Amino acid sequence: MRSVEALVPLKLTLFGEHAVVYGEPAIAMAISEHMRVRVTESDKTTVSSSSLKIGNIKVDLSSMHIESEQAYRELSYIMETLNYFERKVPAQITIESTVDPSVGLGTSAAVIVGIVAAYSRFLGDSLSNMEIAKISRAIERKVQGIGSRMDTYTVSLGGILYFPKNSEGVERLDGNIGITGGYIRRTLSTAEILKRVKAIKDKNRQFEKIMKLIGEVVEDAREAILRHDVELLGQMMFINHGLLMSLGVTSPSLDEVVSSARTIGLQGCKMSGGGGGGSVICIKSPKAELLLESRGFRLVDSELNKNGVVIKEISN
Ligand SMILES: Nc1ncnc2c1ncn2[C@@H]1O[C@H](COP(=O)(O)OP(=O)(O)O)[C@@H](O)[C@H]1O
Ligand SMILES: C[C@@](O)(CCOP(=O)(O)O)CC(=O)O
Ligand SMILES: [Mg+2]
Repeated sequence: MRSVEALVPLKLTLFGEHAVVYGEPAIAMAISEHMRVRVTESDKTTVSSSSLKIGNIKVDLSSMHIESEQAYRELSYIMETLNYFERKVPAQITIESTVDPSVGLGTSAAVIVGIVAAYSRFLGDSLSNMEIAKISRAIERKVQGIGSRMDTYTVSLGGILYFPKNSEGVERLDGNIGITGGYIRRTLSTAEILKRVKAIKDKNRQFEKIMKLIGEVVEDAREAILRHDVELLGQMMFINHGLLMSLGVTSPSLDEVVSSARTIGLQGCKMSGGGGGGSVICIKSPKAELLLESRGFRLVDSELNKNGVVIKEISN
C-alpha cells in the first residue's frame, strides 16, 4: 500500500502577532512539536483526526454531508485544502498532532501545509517548500477571511523567520533563541479573535498607532536576536505583551502569568499566537518553567526546527 507522510513543525510567534495581519513586521520560530499527515491509497477518500474539538471524527467525503455546524467549521481547513486540488485520487488521510489544536501554535497552518505537501506528492508532484508555503497561505486566508503569511510560511520553511513590513517577503534569522513555552486551552479560535481585532480597527483611533508601536518592537527584537542581546529581547517581550493587552487579545490568566514573571525577575514573557488564552513564551529559564507549570500550562518542546515540512514516501 502506497503512503506519503508529511511531518510539519508547529511554531511559536516570537513577536508581532495580529499587527502582521495589518502589514507590520513579525518574527516566528518553527519548533519540535509537530503534526503528522499521512495520505494512503484507498478506494474512497476519508479523513481521520484524533485531536479535533469535536473528538474523533471520520468522514466519507464522497457520500456524506456534514450536518453539524461545529464539525463543518472544524473541518473547513481540511476541506478547503482538498478543494485546492483539481485532480483527486481517493485516499485515506490521517492527522496526528503532538499538541492540542487552537492554542496559538499554528495547527491551522500545519494541517493545510501537511495536506498540501503529502497529497501533492501522492499525486506525483514535487513542490518546493516555498511553493507549499504560498499555496497554503492562500488557503488559510480563504478559510479565515483574514490572516497573514506568518504561520504557513514558518511551518513550511522552518527556522526563525522575520517577515518584513508591508511585503510578501521573508528573511531567515541566524542563531538560536532559548524559549520556555507553554499553553492552556482557550475557548475562541484564532479566526474569531481576528474578527474582534478587525472590529477594534474599524472603531478605534489608536489602533494604527498601536500597530506601529508593535512594528517598532519587532524591529528592536530583530536587532536583539542578531546581536544575541537577551536582555533587550526580554524587554521587547514584556512591551509586546502590554500592547497586545491593550488590544484586548490577551486573557486574565495570560496577563497574570506575564505579570508574575516580572515580579519574580524573569527576563521577559508574552503571549504567543492568536491569544484569548493559549500560548505564552518566556526567555528560557528553570524559573520560567516552574512558573508556567504552577499555573497549569502544558510545557511545549520549543527546540528550534530548521527544516520546515519534510515529506517521506512509504511503501509496504
Ligand atoms: N489535527 C487537526 N485535524 C484537523 N484540523 C485541525 C487539526 N488541528 C487544527 N485543525 C484546524 O485548525 C483549527 C484551529 O486553528 P486556530 O484557531 O488558528 O489554532 P492554531 O493556533 O492551532 O492555529 C481547528 O479548529 C481545526 O479546524
Ligand atoms: C494572530 C496571528 O498573527 C497569528 C495566529 O496564530 P495562531 O493561529 O493562533 O497559531 C494571525 C495571523 O498572522 O494570521
Ligand atoms: Mg491558526
